[in-house]
Amino acid sequence: MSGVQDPRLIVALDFAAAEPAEALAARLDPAVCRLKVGKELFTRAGPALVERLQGRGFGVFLDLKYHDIPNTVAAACRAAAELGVWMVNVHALGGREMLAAAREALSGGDTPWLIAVTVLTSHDAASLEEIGLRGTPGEAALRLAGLVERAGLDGVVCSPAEAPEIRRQSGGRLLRVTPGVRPAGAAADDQARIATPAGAVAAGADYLVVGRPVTRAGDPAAAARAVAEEIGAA
Ligand SMILES: O=C(O)c1cc(=O)[nH]c(=O)n1[C@@H]1O[C@H](COP(=O)(O)O)[C@@H](O)[C@H]1O
Repeated sequence: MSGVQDPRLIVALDFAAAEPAEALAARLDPAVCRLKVGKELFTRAGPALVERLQGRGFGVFLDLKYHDIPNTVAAACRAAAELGVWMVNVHALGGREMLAAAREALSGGDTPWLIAVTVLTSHDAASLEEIGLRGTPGEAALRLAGLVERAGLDGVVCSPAEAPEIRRQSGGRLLRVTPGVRPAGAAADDQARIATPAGAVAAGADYLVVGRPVTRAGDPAAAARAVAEEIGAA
């Protein structure tokens, strides 16, 4: 799955406006990475920015983590597909019926990859207990991955620590997309469950989401290349 046709690095464009996001995109190479547009940037810059990034040749992961009643999520998924994005996500905590509605909305034809967030990489055991989710983050992620698989989605967002068990449980059928990736020596920031790029690949990640280690680097293009090379060599 690696190589020019299918870059496995997804750079998270967590910016407050279109201009810095596009300035960064201009320095990056669509053969090296895809781009993730999340809540902050999409709320400020909207579909027009997504279209411009796609116009530069980038595959776009629209990371809006839809989590609502099934009808609303299905409609949002259809809107994302109309934008022509490469990948879109929902939140597995939305439950079986919501996941099934999202799947039905994105079935057949040239639809985006549909994946679901299991347990956010910022959670640890204490914060899960606080919200009343049973088990450790790993157990909860595995349970939710089972729900996602039964609903027929294409993959999950999970921490690298959970990727091997999810791969085993799904017999490799679910794509594993892992944030919480930090090159050796980089700050963890607010991520609680992290791995290096090579560590994430070794754990069975198919695609790696990397934000601040690239976007805040002095030379983002070089930082992206270094991560891509580490993925390729892993
Ligand atoms: O869905 C995501 O992409 C996501 C899920 C998750 O559990 N944890 C997580 O960090 N993310 C996203 O991955 C990116 C990580 O960014 P950095 O921590 O800067 O590398 C952010 O854009 C998050 O919104």
